[in-house]
Formats: sequence, C-alpha cells, structure tokens
Amino acid sequence: MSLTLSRAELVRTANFIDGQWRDDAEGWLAVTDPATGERIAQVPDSGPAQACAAVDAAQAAFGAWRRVPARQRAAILKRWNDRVMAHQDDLGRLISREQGKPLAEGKGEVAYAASYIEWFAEQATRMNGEVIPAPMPGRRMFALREPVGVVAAITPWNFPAAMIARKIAPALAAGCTVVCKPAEDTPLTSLALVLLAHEAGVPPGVLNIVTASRERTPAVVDAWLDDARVRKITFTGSTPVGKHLARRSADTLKKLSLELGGNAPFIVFEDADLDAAVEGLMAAKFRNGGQTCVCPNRVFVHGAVHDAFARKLAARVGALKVGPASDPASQIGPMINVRAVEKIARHVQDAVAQGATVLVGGQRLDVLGPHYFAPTVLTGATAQMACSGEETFGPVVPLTRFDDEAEVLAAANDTPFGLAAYFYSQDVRRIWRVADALETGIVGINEGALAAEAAPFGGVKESGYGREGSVHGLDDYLHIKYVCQGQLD
Ligand SMILES: NC(=O)C1=CN([C@@H]2O[C@H](COP(=O)(O)OP(=O)(O)OC[C@H]3O[C@@H](n4cnc5c(N)ncnc54)[C@H](OP(=O)(O)O)[C@@H]3O)[C@@H](O)[C@H]2O)C=CC1
Ligand SMILES: O=C(O)CCCC(=O)O
Repeated sequence: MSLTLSRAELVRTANFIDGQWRDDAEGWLAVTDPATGERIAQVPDSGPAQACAAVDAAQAAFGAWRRVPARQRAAILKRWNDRVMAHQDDLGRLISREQGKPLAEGKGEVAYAASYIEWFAEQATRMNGEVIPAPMPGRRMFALREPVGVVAAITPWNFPAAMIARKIAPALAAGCTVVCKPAEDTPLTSLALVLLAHEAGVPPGVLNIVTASRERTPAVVDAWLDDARVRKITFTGSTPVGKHLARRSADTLKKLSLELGGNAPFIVFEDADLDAAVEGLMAAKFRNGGQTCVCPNRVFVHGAVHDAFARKLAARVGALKVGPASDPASQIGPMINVRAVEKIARHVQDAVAQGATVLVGGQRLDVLGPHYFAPTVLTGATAQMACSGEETFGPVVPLTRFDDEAEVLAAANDTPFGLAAYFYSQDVRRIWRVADALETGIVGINEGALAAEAAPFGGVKESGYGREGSVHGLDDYLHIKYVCQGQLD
C-alpha cells in the first residue's frame, strides 16, 4: 500500500538546512511501515557534515531571531499551529503509517502536538524579567531572561509529532534556533512539521532538521555534543542514551533537558472504585500500545480486591482489537520494530518462567505481521522479574498483590526511575499521604490520562530532569542575565 496523502508535498525526503531541502548525505535510510515491513520512503542518512552545516545555519540565524519581537515570534508559532491543525488528517495518517498507532490516535497526537505549539505561542509574550529592589542606595537591579542559543533536539519514535512540537515550540518562542534529529523509525512526520513551520514563516536557519540511521545517529549527535556553539540539548528517549548525552556534553557544559525512561507504578487500594481503576489503567497502559514512557509498568493491587480487579481487567484487555492502523477498528497497532517486540516477548517468558500466570494474551501475533504482540495480563509478578525492573514498552500488564500501604509504597519507589505514578483510592487522607510519598515527577490520583500542554511533564531520579509544557516549559530554553546599573551623576 503506497503512502498517499491529500497533500503529497507533506512527504519530504530531504534534510532541511538553512531554509533549503538538501539530500546530499552519504547514504539513504529506508522508512518502513511497522505493520507490514513495507518500505514507504527513504530519507538522507546523514553524518557529521550535515550536522555541522545545520549548526552553521542555526548559529548564523540566532542573532536576528532572538531580536524578532516576541509578539511576532508568537504570530509565526500561531500560524504553525493553524497549519498543523489544517493538515490534521494527513499528519495523522503519516504518523500511523510510519509509527503504527491506530489512525484515531495518530490524529489525536496531531492535536496534542498542536496544543504545545499554541501554548508556547502564548507563552512567548510572557517572558517577563524582574526589577529587583536594590539592597543598597544608588543602584537599579534587573534579571533579564535571554534565549540560550542554538538548541539540539533529539526525539524518539513513539510520539513523532508531539515530541518535536514540545521541544521546538518553546525553543522558538524563547528566541533560540534549533537543530533537530528525529528517530530513525519516524523521520517523515518531523519533516512534514518542519515544512509547515517554514510555510508559517519560520525564517531560514532558525529550524533545521537532519535525519540519520541508528548506525549514523551517534556521529551526528556527537558532532553537536562536541560543538561549543550548541548551548543546549533537549532529549526524550532511553536512560542510557540520556546519560551518554550528559557525559559527552560536559566538556562544553551545555544546558540539558532529559526526559528519559520510566517504570511507573499503578496502585489499586482496597478502597478504590474498581471500575474507575480499570478504566484508568486501560487509558494509561494501552495508549500507543503501551509504548509511552508514562505507561504503568508495574500494577500493584490490594489483596482484598485483587481477584475482582484482575477479572474485570482481563475481560477488557481480552476484548482489545489488535491490527494495523489501516483498519479503523484497530485499538492496538504493531510495535515499532523487531527489537521492541522481542523485548516484550522476553519479559513475558521471563515472568512465566519465574512463576507468573498468563490471564490473557501472552504471545506474539505473527499472523498479523512481524511486530504484533497480544495485549497481556499476568498475575503473580514479582520484583525479581525483568518486567518489574525494566520498562517493557508494550501491551503487558503485570499484576502484583500487596497487603499494606507502607509495603506498596516501598515497592513503588524501589526503582532508579521516577517519571510517573498512579493510584486509585477514595480515602482523602490516604490520597495526600500517598501523593507525597511517591518519588516521581508526575502523579495521577484516580486518573489515568495525565498529558496536557498546560502541565509540567518530567521526571526525577534516573528519569531525567527539566520540565516540558506548562509555564515552566520555557525556562529550559532561557538563562537569566543579572544587570546592575550604578548611579549616574
Ligand atoms: N522516554 C521515552 O519517551 C522513551 C523511552 N524509550 C525507552 O528506550 C527503549 C529503547 O528505545 P530506543 O528507540 O532504542 O531509544 P533511544 O534512546 O535509543 O532513542 C531515542 C533517540 O535517541 C537517539 N539515539 C540513539 N542512540 C544515540 C546515541 N548514542 N547518541 C545520540 N542519540 C542517540 C535515537 O536515534 P535513532 O532512532 O537513530 O537510534 C532517537 O532519536 C524503549 O524500549 C523505552 O524503554 C524509548 C523511546 C522514548
Ligand atoms: O515520552 C513519552 O513517552 C512521550 C510523552 C507522552 C506524553 O506526553 O504523555
């Protein structure tokens, strides 16, 4: 099935550097449909030469862009938002085709991405500084907020539009210029977004994007890490790569935002509304087929309600329709690639070998294609299993029975990660006690769908640092300059 969009020019197959589409890289990277393995396009497999050309352009454009009045930058971002929403159907189709999520989710992601662009268009005009009451006579003291400079954005495949938008929109709003490298699995959506930004009036050099394969990506990103002109790295992806970025950028002391892996606990207390808890878990766990860093990875259920909860959950999970994005009935699509599906299968096999029971699912669905895995519920999960220690990033719910609050909080926090946590309870005293005790950057109380452009998104511990979205989302792209004026007489 070929890649057909209402507006064919949205399928870009070149790097965008200094306002030009360029395909002068060393090789080509095939983009495939994860549902079928079919090749749908090819984009440049770039190297250090393209990475450096992108920084040259971004650095040259920075001086003028930072001086564009905030209201004008906001107007450009608003036009970008409008263009993204005007192409919602095509972009949704593009996301579904290269990433695999069902079409309704693909279109939903476009609206989610646009919400960040609109939000930061508004925030651009509120980048106020401070007038500081001077502690001594004869001085006037100010704190000014300035753009950090050239930003390198490195994005993952699981939300190819939203992750680009929530990094690039605040950077441009702040007056920074950007070099971007999308994931090898999903370059087409980001190239289409860059085209729409260009059409919205983002000037040449302000936003540059280079595509690369998994093999060449380290050379592209290392060129940026070693380049003193790049003043900030913003990254969403795995913790090992995040640590590499932190280490390698130390020599030039870049500012970093790292949104890394999670291992979210989801706790169902004995006083929870069980139906609401099942709904919340379905929403949180099965978004994007479980391939989200805030997906619950460990589900703890109180002994008094465990069996009833497991029965209700298994009925819902067993009824999920798995299939390609091209089938409007599909609720769970293929996993992104063969590495992903093999990791999921390994987690389930390991859990079963250590005594877990499969209530529903539990196997690959090779009849549908090479990347499908059945939505799965396991009972009897323990802390020793791989599915408890590592992020599964797939449609697997491992249930663990617990008996008291202190025990479950210790278990929930017993991980180096700290991105999201969820719990269900109707006891207001417990609610605040538990929310306080959870060591994560995000907590859902009787709610499974937490994402919103107005909320600060980010983690603690080895889930990284920095916040995306919200009134805090611009701070990562700004530094504060203290200006002190002495008396003139
Ligand atoms: N926090 C989150 O949202 C995400 C978490 N993950 C977690 O990570 C696991 C592995 O997923 P994976 O896609 O491999 O994640 P990665 O961290 O490898 O990829 C994320 C981004 O980093 C790039 N990258 C990879 N290696 C390097 C490197 N050495 N230097 C610089 N950039 C690099 C990737 O490029 P390229 O694609 O070209 O390799 C991609 O753009 C998942 O199973 C999940 O647990 C994954 C994605 C998102
Ligand atoms: O890092 C991710 O997995 C993407 C963020 C998902 C979200 O915005 O909820």
